[in-house]
Amino acid sequence: MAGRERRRNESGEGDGAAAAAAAVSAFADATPSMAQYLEIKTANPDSLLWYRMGDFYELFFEDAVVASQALGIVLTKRGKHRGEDIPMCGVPVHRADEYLERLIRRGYRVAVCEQLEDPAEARKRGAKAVVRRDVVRLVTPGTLTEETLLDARARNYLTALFQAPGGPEGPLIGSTATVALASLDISTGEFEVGETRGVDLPGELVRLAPGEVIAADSVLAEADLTAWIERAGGAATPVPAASFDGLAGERDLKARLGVADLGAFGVFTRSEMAAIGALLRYVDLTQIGKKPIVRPPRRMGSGAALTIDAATRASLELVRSTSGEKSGSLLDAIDCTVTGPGARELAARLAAPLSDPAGIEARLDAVAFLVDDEAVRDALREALKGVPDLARAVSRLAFGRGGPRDLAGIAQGLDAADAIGRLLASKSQKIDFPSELQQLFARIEGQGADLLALLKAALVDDPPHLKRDGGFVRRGYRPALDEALALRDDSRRVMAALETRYVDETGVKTLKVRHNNILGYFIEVTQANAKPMLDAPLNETFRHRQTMANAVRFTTVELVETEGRIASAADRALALEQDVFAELTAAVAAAERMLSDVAAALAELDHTAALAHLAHHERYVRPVVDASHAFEIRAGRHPVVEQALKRARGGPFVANDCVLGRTETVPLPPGFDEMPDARIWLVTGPNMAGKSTFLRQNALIAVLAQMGSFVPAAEAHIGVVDRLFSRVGAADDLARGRSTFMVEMVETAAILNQATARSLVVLDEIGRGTATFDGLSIAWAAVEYLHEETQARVLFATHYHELTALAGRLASVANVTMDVKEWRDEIVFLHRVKAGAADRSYGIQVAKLAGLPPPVIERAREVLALLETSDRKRGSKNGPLEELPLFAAARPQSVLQARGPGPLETALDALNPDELTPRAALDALYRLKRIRSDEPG
Ligand SMILES: Nc1ncnc2c1ncn2[C@@H]1O[C@H](COP(=O)(O)OP(=O)(O)OP(=O)(O)O)[C@@H](O)[C@H]1O
Repeated sequence: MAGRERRRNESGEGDGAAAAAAAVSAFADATPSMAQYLEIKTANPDSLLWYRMGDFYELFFEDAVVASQALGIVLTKRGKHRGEDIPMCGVPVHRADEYLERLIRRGYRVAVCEQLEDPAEARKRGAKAVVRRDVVRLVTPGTLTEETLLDARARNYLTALFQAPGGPEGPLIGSTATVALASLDISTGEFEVGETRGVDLPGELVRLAPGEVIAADSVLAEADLTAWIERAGGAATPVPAASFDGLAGERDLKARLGVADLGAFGVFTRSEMAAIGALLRYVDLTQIGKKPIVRPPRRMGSGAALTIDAATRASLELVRSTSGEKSGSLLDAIDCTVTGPGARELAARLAAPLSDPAGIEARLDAVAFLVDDEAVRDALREALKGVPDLARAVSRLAFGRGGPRDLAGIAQGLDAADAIGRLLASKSQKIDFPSELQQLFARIEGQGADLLALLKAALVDDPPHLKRDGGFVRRGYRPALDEALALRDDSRRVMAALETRYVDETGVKTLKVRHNNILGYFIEVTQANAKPMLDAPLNETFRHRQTMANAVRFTTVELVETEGRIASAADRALALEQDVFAELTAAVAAAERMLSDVAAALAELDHTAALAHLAHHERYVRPVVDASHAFEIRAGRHPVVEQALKRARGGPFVANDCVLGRTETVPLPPGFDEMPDARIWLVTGPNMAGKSTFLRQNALIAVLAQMGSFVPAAEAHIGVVDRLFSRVGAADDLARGRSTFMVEMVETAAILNQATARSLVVLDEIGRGTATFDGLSIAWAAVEYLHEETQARVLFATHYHELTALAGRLASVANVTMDVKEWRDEIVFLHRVKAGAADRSYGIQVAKLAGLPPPVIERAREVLALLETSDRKRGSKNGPLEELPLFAAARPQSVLQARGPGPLETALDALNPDELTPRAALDALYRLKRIRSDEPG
């Protein structure tokens, strides 16, 4: 989340607290309503206080100044405090969500203060009594529930981060210290808990993408940590260290889940319990008494999933592209889900691919079944289309923020679940469903039939959003309500009859019975017709109420009585509707666990059917994922680039093989070239030839396979990957004070220290950010280390053609290159990977393609020719790297030589020290000094 503008402290320290303290001293001379405002503001120093006054939320003092700037609304004044104008701005209640969203996105917290009684109630206590008000909720980025404030297709986690005391000293990020993370999406009840190490924390944060992270002040003091939280898209909120209380966490969690023992949900460490404690406490604090739905927590963290660090996630553009958008990411390319919850499920699984082959196989079985059975797949997707977000509707109702439409949404969701259950039941006699699908069906089949019947009977077909005005209960559901409504409508008919009678009695044809909010019902005639009604005998019946410019208004005893009957019938009907709403909400609350489970199962079905749909339409195949060390992709494609080419109607995507480990049992499929089989492939080739695309597509195929998806290839066999690393020649990270080279080295170090023989490492032009020889030597040593020590599977793209010599020296290193064709001094990219090393870099041809001016291209050709000649002349006297200069890299000394000998060199060459007298030697020395001082620059 960009531009986080404030950090706030629940413990009440900082600017807010100081302002509030000043405000306290102001209580003494404040008016009663001002004193109420100041008291509430003092209790909420770090939030913008939205103070309900009638149809507006008003903001005062500094809050008004801040909000008016942030929202672009007018700043006005209202009254004075201590002789100074009070700044004020207001947000209309009916547009509250829209303004809330804008403030939350900019990193503010909002305390919503409501009127807790009717102003009429207050007046009973005396003319000057102030309406009772209090804060009913703190709105923070991690505790949102409203549809308008949430992205339907993304989770919104509140994450509590706890670092146990007594771990290693020093910064947390990058360390081996253990951190516990507890994450809850209060809009759905999704809950996950786990531990990770400081070194894996950035990757976990990016995976979780929390809306807000709470941690102790001392933990958030680490700038690197807050930077990572921000990069992951979250707001960092400090909370008191004391709220990380493991015992309280255990007690709270048991209470929320309604169990006496947590054993059924796994074993939680003390640190995890402490994180859970702080999390639940913060939810309490912000929701003020309202309890969220909490699903049984899932244990996540190191070991359960393929570990992908933050840099790799960014470099592979898994859920967001480099520009921060969803578009252009892998998620965008593969997301064919038809519901919001399905999309959230897909994003969560993509962010955390599995690492155990059995789990992956089970998921693949389910997808494969739906790939094969097009009829079931399409029927399933059709039934899911338009199913509302069950989980979020249940959660809103639990928080008392739901409306009739949420109830109807639950009915619609249960209806869809029932339809799907029946659809599959009709098939199940004939078909053996894979176990994962069977389990999903079992979770939805026949669930909630009673609740569904109740909701259908009670609700009208298209109920309104808000419960406030009624109109959502079906006629016939509650006889007492029907009676009240009949009475109300009947009285309206009586009112219409009254009007006709009064027209007859007065002879005024234009007489009307009207209604407004101030007068209620009244009789209206024009000025011209008013006279007889003001005189006897009509004035006996018609009592004057108001004279307007053109009209005169009257009332009658009968009118007042009828109005009373209408109002009380309407009030009674409304009260009865609210009762029905409360009953239905209670029925939903009683079925909460079942509904959450049905919602989760529907989301998983949507996700599975979407992957099958994708596989079918994009020609993906089922990968083999096992415990071997194989990595054999035949005719692999890049899922995102392929779609982009299709959209742009560009040429076809050229499929390529990648073999970093073959299993001898599988013969090479017919029609495929024999590619080198080596753990490390060094990929050379000109710029723009497709190296990066090739590297990334193989990493993406591994991610897709391990999340349980089919993959864009003709065949794929992957020995399960434990850690995935992908680095692209890094950009500067100036914001964090690191040069390109430093970033690269830190990241390379991370890979060399963490990769194992099960890992997949993709390195794209590492070492470019420094002097040629330094970079080359580091790249050389890194490849040797990966080969000898780590033994990971590696794709290494490089412009250091000297590195290709490693293929001859190390047993499991092979060279491949991107095929290009030269045609009339132009270069044609074939995008095909073939065995061997590049012989030329074609940089100048690529520069020409890019539109460099012709004189620059010409001059570059001359310089290149000189460089190449001089490099050949230099021979091989500089050790192993120089022995195999496949391509001359730009070296400063070569450039000097390329210019040809200058006057100084010529004069020096002409000297033969053995033939010089001391006097002649001294003269020669003076001459050389003179030539040197005549030289330009
Ligand atoms: N296999 C392919 N089939 C078709 N087009 C491709 C293929 N691979 C790459 N391309 C096209 O070529 C463009 C350049 O590819 P890529 O960025 O992978 O090249 P590169 O060799 O890594 O270049 P550089 O060294 O400059 O980063 C891509 O944007 C894509 O449009």
